[in-house]
Amino acid sequence: MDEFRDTAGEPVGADIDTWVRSFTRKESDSSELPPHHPNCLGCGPENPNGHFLSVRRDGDGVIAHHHFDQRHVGAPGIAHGGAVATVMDDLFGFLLYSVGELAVTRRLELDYLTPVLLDNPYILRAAVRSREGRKLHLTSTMEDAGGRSVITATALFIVVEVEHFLKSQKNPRT
Ligand SMILES: CCCCCCCCCCCCCC(=O)SCCNC(=O)CCNC(=O)[C@H](O)C(C)(C)COP(=O)(O)OP(=O)(O)OC[C@H]1O[C@@H](n2cnc3c(N)ncnc32)[C@H](O)[C@@H]1OP(=O)(O)O
Repeated sequence: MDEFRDTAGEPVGADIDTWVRSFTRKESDSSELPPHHPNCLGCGPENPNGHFLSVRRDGDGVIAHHHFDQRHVGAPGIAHGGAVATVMDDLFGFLLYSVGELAVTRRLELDYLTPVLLDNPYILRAAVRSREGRKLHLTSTMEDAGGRSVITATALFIVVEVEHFLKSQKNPRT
C-alpha cells in the first residue's frame, strides 16, 4: 500500500485518516504549496508517471509554470487532452489550501483552444469564481509564453467531510 505523508512531509504510513486530517492545518505564509501527497498523479514528487506540478499562491488564486513531455504525448508533438485535463484538475485542487476545506471534483470542463505542445512552457492560473453552500465554482487558464490562451477550464468542486475519503478506502473503517 502507498505510504502517505502529511502536508508537512512527515510520513504517516498508510494512515489515510492522518493524511486527510493534515489538511485541516493552516498553511504557512509560504507561497509554495505542498503536493497533495507524494504519489499524486498531478503533483506528487515521487510518482514517476506524474506531472510534478509545482504550484504557488498568486493573490487569491494559484499559479504554476508547467510543460508537458513525451510521457504525455497524444498526437505527435501534442499533449494528450486527458493529460492536460489531469493537470488542470490537480491545479484546481491547490485552491483548497485557501478554501481551507476538503473538496472533490464533481464536474470538469475544458476548452482546448489551440494544441498544447510538448516541451513548451505554459503558465497556469486558477481561482475560485464563487461559492454556493458546498459548491465551489472554479476557473482556470493556461497561456503560452506569448500570453495566448491555449486552455480555459471550469470546475465544480463539492466540499466533503473527512469521511468521504475514509469510506473510499478498500477496507473502510466507517
Ligand atoms: C485544505 C484542503 C486541501 C484539500 C486537498 C485534498 C486533496 C485534493 C486532491 C485534488 C486532486 C484533484 C481533484 C480530484 O481528483 S477529486 C477525485 C475525483 N472526484 C471524485 O472522486 C468525486 C466523485 N463524486 C462524489 O464522490 C460525489 O458525487 C460528490 C461527493 C462530489 C457529491 O455527492 P453528494 O451526494 O455529496 O452531493 P450531490 O450529488 O447532492 O451534489 C451536491 C450539489 O452539487 C450540485 N451538482 C452536482 N452536479 C452538478 C453539476 N454538474 N452542475 C451543477 N451542480 C451540480 C447538486 O445539485 C447539489 O447541489 P445542491 O442541491 O446542494 O444545491
